Amino acid sequence: MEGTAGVSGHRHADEALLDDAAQLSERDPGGMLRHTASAGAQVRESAALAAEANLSVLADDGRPRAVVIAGIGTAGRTGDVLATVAGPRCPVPVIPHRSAGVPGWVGAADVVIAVSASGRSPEALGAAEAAHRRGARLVAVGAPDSQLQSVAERARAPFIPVPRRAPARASLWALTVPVLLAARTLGLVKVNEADLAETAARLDADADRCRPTAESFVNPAKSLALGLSGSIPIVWGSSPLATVAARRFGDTLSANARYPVVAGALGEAGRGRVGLLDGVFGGLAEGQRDIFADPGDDESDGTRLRLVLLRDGGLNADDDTDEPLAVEERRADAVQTLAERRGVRCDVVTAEGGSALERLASLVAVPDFASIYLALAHGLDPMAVPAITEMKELANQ
Ligand SMILES: O=P(O)(O)OC[C@H]1O[C@](O)(CO)[C@@H](O)[C@@H]1O
Repeated sequence: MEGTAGVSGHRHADEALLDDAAQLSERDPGGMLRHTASAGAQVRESAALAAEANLSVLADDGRPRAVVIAGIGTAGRTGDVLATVAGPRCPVPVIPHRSAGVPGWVGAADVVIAVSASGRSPEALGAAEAAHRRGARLVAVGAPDSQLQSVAERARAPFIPVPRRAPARASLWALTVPVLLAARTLGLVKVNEADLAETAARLDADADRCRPTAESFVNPAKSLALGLSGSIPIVWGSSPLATVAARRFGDTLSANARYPVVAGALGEAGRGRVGLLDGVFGGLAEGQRDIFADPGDDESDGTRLRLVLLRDGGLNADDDTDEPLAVEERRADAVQTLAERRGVRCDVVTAEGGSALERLASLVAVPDFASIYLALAHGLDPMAVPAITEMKELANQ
């Protein structure tokens, strides 16, 4: 269907299409599935490129007062990843910053990590320039031969090139690893070579499970996408780490599949947003559902919520600075019970792996693929997002 503003696609998901590998590839001309499957390779390549950059100069002035990670969109998400991997015992504040420039207090005692896949977002460029002006230590991460690289060179700051092969949102791992390795040089995170290798292997294995030729009944991403089709997804993370993955799923569901989504921390949601489960798209809709209706019949088959719960079950059982694991687990059990009592369907993704980074990867990989399958099932090109381009043109950015 051709909609307004030249947007095309169809309102109801074509479920059969997901098991037609030829159609999937035809409808994904930019290769978003292929780029997403390169996540493990991105980890390995970025680790090698970071090793070639002269990051050790960062450590010359000792531990910084604070670290600011400046960037927007996916580049901005890398700051959230660093904050969660560094964890609550990180000796200095780790502050993701998403608007142009840097916070007013940033000065010579601080480190700014400017991140931009294209190497030209005004937010990252503004931050890199401001950091240089104020004498803060700077590291830049982004496309080679870009404006960001020029600013880094002018500031004599380390620059880690991230080859530009895909849109920023399909380059999360390529952008994240240099940020983590810069922070490791500063003594802020413990990410070792084995963690990186295991994370890359986990991403490879999940890409294999989610490959286009694996049919819906064995493919966790296709079944997640089918479960979400036609619903309003609510994505809650059981821990700070799982919340980063939940927000990431919010990003990809919106940009790739163009679904509205509520995403955030279950702890906070439990004190407010959990009320959604009682509302017109939750318990009220479920209570009035006509079980004999044709699933495609709009009148009786109104839009409903679908809960996606990302459960961490992390390693912090003995860590008294974190919220106790048992509290997070009880809360996750509770929201599943709440959803069940109201007839709201719930998908659960549970983290696996040893390190925080690997656990995060295990919560990001399947949802990343699901967002693309959902787009394809609606006949949407997951790569080209006309609204983003139009927004940039209209706002002259
Ligand atoms: O990483 P970049 O190139 O700075 O882009 C920032 C964000 O802007 C977008 O390109 C949209 O304009 C996103 O895809 C991206 O995450």
